[in-house]
Amino acid sequence: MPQNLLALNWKMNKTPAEARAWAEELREKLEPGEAELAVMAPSITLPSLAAHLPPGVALGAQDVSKHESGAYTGEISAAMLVDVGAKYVVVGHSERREYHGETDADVAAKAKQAQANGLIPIVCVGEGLDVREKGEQVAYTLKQLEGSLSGVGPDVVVAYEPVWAIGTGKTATADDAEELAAAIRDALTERYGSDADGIRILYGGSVKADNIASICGQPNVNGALVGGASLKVPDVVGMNDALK
Ligand SMILES: O=C[C@H](O)COP(=O)(O)O
Repeated sequence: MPQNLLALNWKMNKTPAEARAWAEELREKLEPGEAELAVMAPSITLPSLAAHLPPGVALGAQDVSKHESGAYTGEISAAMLVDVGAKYVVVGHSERREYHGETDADVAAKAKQAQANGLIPIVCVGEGLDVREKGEQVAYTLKQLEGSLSGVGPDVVVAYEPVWAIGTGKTATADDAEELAAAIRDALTERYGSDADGIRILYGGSVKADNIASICGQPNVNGALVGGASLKVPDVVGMNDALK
């Protein structure tokens, strides 16, 4: 069973100074847990975090360019992220898909670019409310996964995030999370063979200290991608402790 990954996605929150203060507070309050902890922070905060995070807490970004380098104004390359110490990068978050028109092909290109530079992509998939209400969540999510992993190797994390549960306070039940995680595991096994056993499948959507243990206790769920509850250190400490 892979080690749980507690991936904290700050989204567009915290200046570099605020990021440093958060890292220093985490250093004071975090006690060793059993999950791997990683912070997916705005790229501009990464150098400050790299200098101040507690030892063992990994660094990640929230997006990466699908291009290697060159005339792509505003883009940040995988090599740049590696240079400031990132280990992970989120690709295909539903907010990127919805507000920036990212397609499965874009997501796969970003994941490949990440892997080519030694970053581990956290590939996000998940259905909207309309799909869930029709009971088509498994077929929809697996199709999205297939496109998003096209040409991508097994050194990857998959995050299942039902869009209707993101930032809404509506958490999928542990059974809902497991239904999709098990289907994703089967699809990964079909794609990668036994390498799929070590791939972490995260659940994301209104995760907090009081529900993380039951969700991550499911057989195919190996951690969480957390938005709102990642912003305050006591909430992070609570989630980390709940996974002990
Ligand atoms: O990346 C994180 C997810 O979008 C979940 O966000 P949330 O924990 O605020 O619902």
